[in-house]
Amino acid sequence: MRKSTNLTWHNSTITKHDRQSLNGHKSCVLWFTGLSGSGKSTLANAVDHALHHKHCKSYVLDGDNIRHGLNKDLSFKKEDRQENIRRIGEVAKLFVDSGLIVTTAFISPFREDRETVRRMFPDHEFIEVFVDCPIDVCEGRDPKGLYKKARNGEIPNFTGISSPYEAPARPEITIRTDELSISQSVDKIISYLQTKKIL
Ligand SMILES: Nc1ncnc2c1ncn2[C@@H]1O[C@H](COP(=O)(O)OS(=O)(=O)O)[C@@H](OP(=O)(O)O)[C@H]1O
Ligand SMILES: Nc1ncnc2c1ncn2[C@@H]1O[C@H](COP(=O)(O)OP(=O)(O)O)[C@@H](O)[C@H]1O
Repeated sequence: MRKSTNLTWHNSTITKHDRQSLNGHKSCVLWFTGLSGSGKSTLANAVDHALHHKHCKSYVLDGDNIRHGLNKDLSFKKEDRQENIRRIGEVAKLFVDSGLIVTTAFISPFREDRETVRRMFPDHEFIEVFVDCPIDVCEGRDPKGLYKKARNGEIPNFTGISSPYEAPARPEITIRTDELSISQSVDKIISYLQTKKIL
């Protein structure tokens, strides 16, 4: 819902295409989604690292970091997660417009919210990456001790325990992080970008 009126859109004289030409690659968002501990941040950063080494312009948007600043006013109730994802979608869109390959690491548990973000982008610029990992493996990893706290009732609305996670129906890429190593996963994602002629 837009609350402001009397607004006029100004087009930039330098287009997204101009910026992509300068960079020597196309821009897009790799939208990683999955349970806490599934490996979103690890893979988003590893892909960013691999792209940087290929002299590509890239940037990571990570859930924990964004919730320290831009989205510090949001909780984990459903409406706030929806607003969290909407804002990240808008930020990602700006970054893609600036010519970057953006990797985002948000649980983004609701299918409808991810589809809303997908609709913000032209075809092929939104690449959904399902970081698929059984919850018992995520819980076994528990890198931040959050599952333990959630099981003890110390964290309400914890995804996978007391709040739902809706797996993607048709993600562009699925990564089973309990089966592939981090480097195999990065290779799979970079190959996808090459096949789609983004790189
Ligand atoms: N209740 C609850 N449920 C899930 N996660 C929680 C919760 N409270 C705090 N955290 C921490 O916040 C990180 C998830 O933030 P996101 O912005 O990615 O969540 S969401 O997309 O809005 O659902 C998540 O990061 P990851 O573990 O990297 O996924 C947690 O560190
Ligand atoms: N194949 C793998 N892919 C990604 N992470 C893995 C893998 N195997 C083990 N891990 C570990 O699992 C943890 C995932 O944590 P993190 O990336 O923070 O997940 P998320 O961002 O989804 O919460 C890290 O400690 C990482 O080293």
